[in-house]
Amino acid sequence: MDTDAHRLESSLWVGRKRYRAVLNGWHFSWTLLDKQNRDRKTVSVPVSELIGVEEGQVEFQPQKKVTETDRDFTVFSIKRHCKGGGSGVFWTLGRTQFYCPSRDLRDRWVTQLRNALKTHSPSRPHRLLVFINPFGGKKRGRKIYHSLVAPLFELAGISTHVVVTERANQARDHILKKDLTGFDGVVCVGGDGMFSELLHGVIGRTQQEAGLSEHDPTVTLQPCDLHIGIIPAGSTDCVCFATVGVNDPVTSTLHIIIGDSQPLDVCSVHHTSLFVRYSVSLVGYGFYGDVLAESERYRWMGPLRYDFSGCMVFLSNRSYRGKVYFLPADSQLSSPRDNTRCFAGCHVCSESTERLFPQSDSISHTGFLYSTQYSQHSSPWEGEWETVEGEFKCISLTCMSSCCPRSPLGLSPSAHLADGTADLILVRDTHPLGFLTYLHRHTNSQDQFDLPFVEVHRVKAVRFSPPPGEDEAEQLDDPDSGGTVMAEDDGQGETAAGGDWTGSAQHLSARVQERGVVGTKKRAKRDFLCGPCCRRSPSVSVWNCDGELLPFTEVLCRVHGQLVRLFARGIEEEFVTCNGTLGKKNFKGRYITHT
Ligand SMILES: Nc1ncnc2c1ncn2[C@@H]1O[C@H](COP(=O)(O)OP(=O)(O)OP(=O)(O)O)[C@@H](O)[C@H]1O
Repeated sequence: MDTDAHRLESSLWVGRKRYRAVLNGWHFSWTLLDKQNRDRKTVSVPVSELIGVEEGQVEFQPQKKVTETDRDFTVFSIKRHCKGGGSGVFWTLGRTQFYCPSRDLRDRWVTQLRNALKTHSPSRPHRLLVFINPFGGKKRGRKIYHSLVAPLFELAGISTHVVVTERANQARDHILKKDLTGFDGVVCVGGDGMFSELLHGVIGRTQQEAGLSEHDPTVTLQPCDLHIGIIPAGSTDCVCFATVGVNDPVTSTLHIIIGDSQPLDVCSVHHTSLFVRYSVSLVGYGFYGDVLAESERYRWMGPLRYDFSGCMVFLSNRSYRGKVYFLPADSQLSSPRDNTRCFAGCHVCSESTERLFPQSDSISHTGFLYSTQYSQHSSPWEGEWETVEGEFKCISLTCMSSCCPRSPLGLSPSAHLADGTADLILVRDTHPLGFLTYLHRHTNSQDQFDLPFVEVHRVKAVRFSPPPGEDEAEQLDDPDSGGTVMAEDDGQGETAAGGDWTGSAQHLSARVQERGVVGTKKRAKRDFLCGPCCRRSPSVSVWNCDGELLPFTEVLCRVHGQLVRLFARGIEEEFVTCNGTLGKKNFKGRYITHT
């Protein structure tokens, strides 16, 4: 036997087989020995992927059962599986029970392994604030949390404060107003709507504490220390899928337990001098806005409403005039057509961390690296704005690939999670078959940007203006518009792209609180489509911002690099399954395994 502060080595038994076990600080491994003491198969687990170490013989499933013994200890760790179809890497809880020749040795192993966990995995959360939406998705949030998630938190020694929400925006308001001392992160059990509540709460609170105005798009917002965890339990769980690779509550829980930290770019959407919303996945005008507006009429259909509305909107064959201004990102660093993918450990994103936060110890993964010396006053509008004018089927801005089970490569397959940019996709008016080809290519590996009516740009900011005379104010007077409540132009901020957008934020803030909600609901009711043959085509569409309708047509969007951090690590490109096979993502976004 060999021990020092970082290392422990001895013989151990798993069942009736003898192993040479070694803990060398970063890894715990055990190698099967044959009768001649020759090494056979080795299992190696990074200390960072250990979930817990317990004395005795401990069963976890179907429920926790402890048999106290002097010489046994049980190690729980992460195991990877690739389920049928190869659509993602699922994490489950692995369990190995070791037998030691003496109690003294057993105690040493338990102590050393627990010390190694503390030393080499310091960013694990100790206390979490959990919000459960009992009505999200199939209304299984509470059950998912209590049966799958809470027992794992308990095993890992994480304490929680659980809030089952009773109304929309309760989670956001709680984060904005209540004392959060002692919490290392906030977790939602729900869908993208719940995630959005946490996003707004965490960003809003951080800016309040830093004394920054969210309304001024020129202000560089303060990155948030508090991590966000997502336990997927909604009808749309796109953010979880695009940052973890699967929608699986156990996989997400294990990412939270080991304190994974994935920075995420966030887009702030403004209307004149007014902050409207944050988005991480889609700010879409035209087709995607119309589908959302239409789907509100069919809520009773459940998730099916999106498919139904998609067909209706497609058949209505709409396109919208407008002017798009955008600030291109540095094309030397990356491009939306460079065929790269943002996987766990992405070098484009980690180089961006150094560029975005030059004063920080950038490679630290503790997540607490930004708190100090972050300049709020560097100019966000460096570079030349470009303009595209025309008639568009859809305009989409996405900070991430926005991949999902139906579209394994996503809206923009080469987009990065944390490089401080977003991809702007402009689909010009075309015949319905052309547009159908564009939509269909999202579901296979064909390049959706390789079409003559599609262009894509990597950008730092975007501004959209509807044609003159087609703004919201006019719609108020238009009896055919369905009475959509829109904002009056207060005359501020309407300058050239990249001009002065600061102004009467406080005054407008109250207005958006009121109009944001009212406007959204009224717009949803608006007679947007009346079947494939419409009474009258509206001249403006509506913006879909991560599944919420915006009450304004004229918007300015700015990307804030790595503004928040999730308990995630990005999609794993390569992995070793629990039975030793190597899995790798192929060009179609599916996993294939080799022995
Ligand atoms: N107790 C509650 N009652 C009503 N609404 C709630 C409650 N808790 C949260 N919400 C709201 O419900 C919305 C949808 O929740 P969530 O995203 O969890 O489920 P979902 O099934 O994916 O929903 P959707 O597909 O409509 O986005 C969120 O925007 C959230 O603000």
